[in-house]
Amino acid sequence: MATLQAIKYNDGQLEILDQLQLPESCTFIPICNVEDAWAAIREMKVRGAPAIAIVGCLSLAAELRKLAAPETKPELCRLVKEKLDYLVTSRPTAVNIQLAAEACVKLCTQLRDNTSVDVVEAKDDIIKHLEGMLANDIADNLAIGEHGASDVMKKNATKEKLRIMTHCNTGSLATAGYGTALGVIRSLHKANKLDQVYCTETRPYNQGSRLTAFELVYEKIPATLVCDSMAAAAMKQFKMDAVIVGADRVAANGDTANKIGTYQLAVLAKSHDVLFYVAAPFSSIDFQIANGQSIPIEERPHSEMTHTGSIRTAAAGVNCWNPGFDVTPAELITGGIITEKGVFKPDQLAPHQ
Ligand SMILES: CSC[C@@H](O)[C@@H](O)C(=O)COP(=O)(O)O
Repeated sequence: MATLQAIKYNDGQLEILDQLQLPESCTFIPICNVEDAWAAIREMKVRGAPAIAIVGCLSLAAELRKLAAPETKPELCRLVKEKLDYLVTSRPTAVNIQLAAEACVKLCTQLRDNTSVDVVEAKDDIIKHLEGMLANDIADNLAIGEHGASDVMKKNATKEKLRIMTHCNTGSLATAGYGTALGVIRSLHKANKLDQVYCTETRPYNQGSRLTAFELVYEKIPATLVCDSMAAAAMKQFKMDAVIVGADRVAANGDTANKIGTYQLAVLAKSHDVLFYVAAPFSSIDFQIANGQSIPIEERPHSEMTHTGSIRTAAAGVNCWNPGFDVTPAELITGGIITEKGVFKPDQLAPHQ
């Protein structure tokens, strides 16, 4: 499975593909510590909920490898927690980094309380745990791809080939590899069931035209780019079989925060009788939040709307509103939520956590 690779990690050396430079150039930059990771995440050199968590955690692993073990286990725990708390502040909406930090702090506490483990062994175990995220994410995405593709095929059993619409970027560049929603599309393509994927430009930051389109061309997956404002016309004209998107945070009831513009696609899918799916690992599901109203929505700089690169394209002086994400109500997720454990109706997630 050779897909694009956005995160390279070898023996404590972490490098990420600088996504701000795509599609013009493929440049890898080193991430040496959590400060580098925080800045790269905030500036969106790496983006996408799973990739944000993985780069954050690997930056801590890289830093811990270089560090002599503190004198005591409580000191080690304090240090790790402090660095994770800092990483979580990089971007507020994607929950994966928060859940990964909570799991790591839990492990630290267990190791601290285990009298048969000394501080050097505890440090090694924490590093091993953090480094394991890369392989785990790829395995989860392969499973999401398989579950999703077979569900979409089953629900469109009479169709020879399928037309799928997707939004933002959910592929290898947004994960450790293979992708979530784009992983499902990749699996449909492998099964020779994909007619065409329609990817939206994803204004204002253009993750669709810059990243998804780049990945689809790279992978030779048949694809057509549409502007966000063409979504309704495209659904009608091309008779879409499903819309499949990713998630930054799924609430316990299935309400899903994803890239701004996702909600309008769900509304359009409903009125065109098109199945609407969310594809996300369980590490994107926040069972502590009852519904989408409590999901924090990041506001991004206005320059992302008013400028294309360094060129101003909006009238100077105009007021702007630039939320990075919106929330799709669970009832609009008609196809289901595709996870590594299977495809579930939004209200059926909890028993599987
Ligand atoms: C598999 S990534 C899923 C989501 O994180 C993705 O759709 C998205 O909204 C990315 O937003 P971004 O602001 O580019 O980090």
